[in-house]
Amino acid sequence: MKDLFDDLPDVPEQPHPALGDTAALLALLERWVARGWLRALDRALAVFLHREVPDAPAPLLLAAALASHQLGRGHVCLDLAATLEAPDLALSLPPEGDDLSDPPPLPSEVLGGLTLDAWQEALTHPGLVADGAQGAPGHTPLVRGATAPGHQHQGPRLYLRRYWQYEQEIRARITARLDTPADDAATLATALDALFPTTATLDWQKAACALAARSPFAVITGGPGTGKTTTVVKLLALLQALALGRADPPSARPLRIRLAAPTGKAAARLNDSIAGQVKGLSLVELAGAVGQQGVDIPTLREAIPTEVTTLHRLLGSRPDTRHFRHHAGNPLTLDVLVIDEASMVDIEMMAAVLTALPSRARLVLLGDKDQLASVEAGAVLGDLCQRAEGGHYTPRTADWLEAATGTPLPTQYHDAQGQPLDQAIAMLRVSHRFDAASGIGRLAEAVNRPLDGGHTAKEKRRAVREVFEKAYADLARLRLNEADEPALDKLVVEGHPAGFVDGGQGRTDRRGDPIVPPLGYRHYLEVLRTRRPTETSFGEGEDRQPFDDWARAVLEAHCQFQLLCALRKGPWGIEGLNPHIGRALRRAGWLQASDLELEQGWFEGRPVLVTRNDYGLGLMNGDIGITLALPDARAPGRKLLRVAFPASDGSGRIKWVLPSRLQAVETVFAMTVHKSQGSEFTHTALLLPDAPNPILTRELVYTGITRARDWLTVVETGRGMLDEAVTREVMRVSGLGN
Ligand SMILES: Nc1ncnc2c1ncn2[C@@H]1O[C@H](COP(=O)(O)OP(=O)(O)OP(=O)(O)O)[C@@H](O)[C@H]1O
Repeated sequence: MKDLFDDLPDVPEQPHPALGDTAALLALLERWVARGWLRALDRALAVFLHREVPDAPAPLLLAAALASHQLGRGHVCLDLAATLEAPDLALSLPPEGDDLSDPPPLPSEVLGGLTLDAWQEALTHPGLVADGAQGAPGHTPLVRGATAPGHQHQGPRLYLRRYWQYEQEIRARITARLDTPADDAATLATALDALFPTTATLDWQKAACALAARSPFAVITGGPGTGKTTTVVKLLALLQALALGRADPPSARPLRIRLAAPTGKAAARLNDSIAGQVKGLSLVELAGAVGQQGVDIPTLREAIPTEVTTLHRLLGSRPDTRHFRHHAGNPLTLDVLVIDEASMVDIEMMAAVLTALPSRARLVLLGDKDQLASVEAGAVLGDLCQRAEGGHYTPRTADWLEAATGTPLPTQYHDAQGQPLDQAIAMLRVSHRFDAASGIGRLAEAVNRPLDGGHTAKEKRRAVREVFEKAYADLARLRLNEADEPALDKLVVEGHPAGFVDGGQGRTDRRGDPIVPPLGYRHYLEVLRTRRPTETSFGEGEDRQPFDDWARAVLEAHCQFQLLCALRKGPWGIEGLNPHIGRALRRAGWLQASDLELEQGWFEGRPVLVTRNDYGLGLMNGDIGITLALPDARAPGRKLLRVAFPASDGSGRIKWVLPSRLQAVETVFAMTVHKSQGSEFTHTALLLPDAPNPILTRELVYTGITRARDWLTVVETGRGMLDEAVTREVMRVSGLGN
C-alpha cells in the first residue's frame, strides 16, 4: 500500500485532455467508478446528459457527475470554487491510500488547469443548465445556484434540479413565515411570567419561548439537556392558553397541535419525556394569567398534546412512492407543528413538510445544530442555525424581548444588521443535565468548540486532553491495540466499571438518588434469562401479558449500554465488531449461537436495528428489537424465535415479529454513530477507529459523546485518532442559511 497523496504530480498548466474530449472524460469516469471513487449512478448521469445533448462540453458533464456524487455525501450541490481549490475532496478517495497499480488520474490532475471562469463558461448551456437567478426557467436537469441577497459569500454552485427546487421551496416558505412576527409583548409577558421563575439575568428558555411565540417559524436549538423539551412544553401551554383565553368566544378553540420526529426511536423518546413534563407542569398561574376570566385548567392540560408521531406517518407515506398523501393540494390539518430532532431531517423531507403545511400554521423546529446531519443530502437545521451562537438580534427584537421577558438581552447578542431569520432562532446555552462536575458535558463542550476566533487546533486538542486528565466520575478512557484484547470483552460484557473512578460506585444524581454503576450487555441478557415467563404457551390478548412484560423489561435493560463506532467495515467497524461481541458474550455464557448464526443467523438475545422503513410491519428505520424465544404451543418443549419491538406509538405495547418477515435489519451489538442519532443510552462506549478517516469529524464525536446519559467510555484503537477527529469538521454545501 502506498499513500495516495505521495508524489502528487505537479499541477499541469494546460487543461487535462479529458476536459476537451467527452469520450475521454466518460472513460475516465468509468475508471473512477471501478476504483469506488465515484458511484456508477454519478457516471450514469453524465452518460445520460451526453446522450441527450451530444454537444454538452466535457467540463459540464464532469460537473454534473461531481454534483451527483456530492448528494451521496450529504451535500445538496457542488461548490465550484471550493472544488477547484481542493479537487481531491470532490471524490470518495480512500483515506488510507489505494493500491496504486495503474492509477487513474486524480481530480486534482484533471481540474488543475481549469479556471473558475472557464468552468462557469462551460456551464452556460441553456439546454442543460438553467440560471437560478432567473428562477431557473425550463426543465433543464441542472441549475446554477444564484447568490441570494445577503448571501454574498456563497460562490457559484451547481445543483441537480430537484435539489435546487427543494432548497427554493424551503427558503420561500420559511421567508413567508418570517414576514409576520407578532409584536404584542404585553399579553405574552404576563403569560411568560406565569411559566418561568423570575431571574436577574436573561433566562434563555424564557427568551426562546418568547421568540417562538412571536414568529410563525421558529427554531430552538441547544445541546443535550439544555431544556428544549421543557421549553417547548411551556410554549405549547402558552399558545394554547392564549388561544383558549381569547376574548371573542367563537374563536376561542384549542389549537390543533402535532408533534413529530424524523425516526420512530426519536418519536418514542420524545413521547416519554413530553408526557412526563406535561403532567408535571403547573398551569395554575398561567390559566389565571390569560383571558378575562382565565381558562379552565383541565381543558388547558388536555389541549397540550403528548403523542409524538414520525414525519413519515404525519405526511402519510405510501409504499413504493416518494410522494406523500399530504402536500400543497391536500395540506395537513393543523395549526402548530413541532419537529424534534430536526438535525436529522434531510432537505427532501423538510421541503415535503413545508409544502404540506397550511400557510397559516406555525412551525417550530427543535434540535441540536451541532449534531451530525442526516445521512441523506442536506443539513437543514445546521444551515439555518449557522449564526445562532452570536444571536444577531436587531434593536427591535432586543427591545421586544426585554418587554416580553422583563430582562435585557446582553449586548453581545445585539446586531443592527441582523437578518429576519436570526430573529426567529433561539439557542439554549445552559445544560441542566451535565453540570460542571460532569466529564461528559465538559468533553462534549471541548469537542464542540469551533476552530475559529483564536481557538487553534492545538488548543482544542489540549482542552480535550485536559478533560481526561481531570478524572471525572462519569468518564473513562480505554486504549486498545487489537480487537481481541480482553479489555474490549470486559467492556461489552460487564461495562468495565473498573475504568471509572471508584469502579463507578457511590454516584448520585441531582435529586440525590443513587446512579447504578456502568453496565454492559450482560445486563439485558441477564434480565432475559431471569425474567422469562413460566407460562408454557404464548397466547393471544390477556394471556400474552407476561411475555409483553418480559420483553419490555429486556428492551429497557438493553438501553443501559450501547457500543457506538464510526465505521461499517473493518475490525473496528460494525461488520467486525458485531460477531466479535457476539463471541465474547457467548464465551461469558450469555449467548448460545454458532459462529454462523452470530455472523448471519438468528439467535435468542440478538438485538437488531431496522435499517429501512417497513410500513407493512409498522417498523421504522432506527427501531431496535430483541430476539426472544417463545414456547411453541403446538410442540411442547420447542421454542419459536420472535423479535420484540416496542410499539412506536408510546403505548408501551410490544410488537412481536417473525424474523423471516424482517427484510432490512442488522445486528446491533455495535451501532454506527450515524444510526444512534435521536437515541440515548445510560452507558455509551464510543469506539474510534485506528486510522484517519474523513468520516471521523468533530460532529461525529460530539454526536457519539452526547448519546451518553450517565456514563461514557471513549475507546481508542489507534494513537491520536481522538485528536485527529476533533479538529476535522464536516463541510456541508448548500444555499440555505444566512
Ligand atoms: N430551567 C431548568 N432548571 C432546572 N432543570 C431543568 C431546567 N430545564 C430543564 N431542566 C431539566 O433538565 C433535564 C433536561 O431537560 P430537557 O429534556 O427539556 O432537555 P432537552 O434539551 O430536551 O434534552 P435532550 O438533549 O434529551 O433532547 C430535564 O430533567 C429537565 O427537567
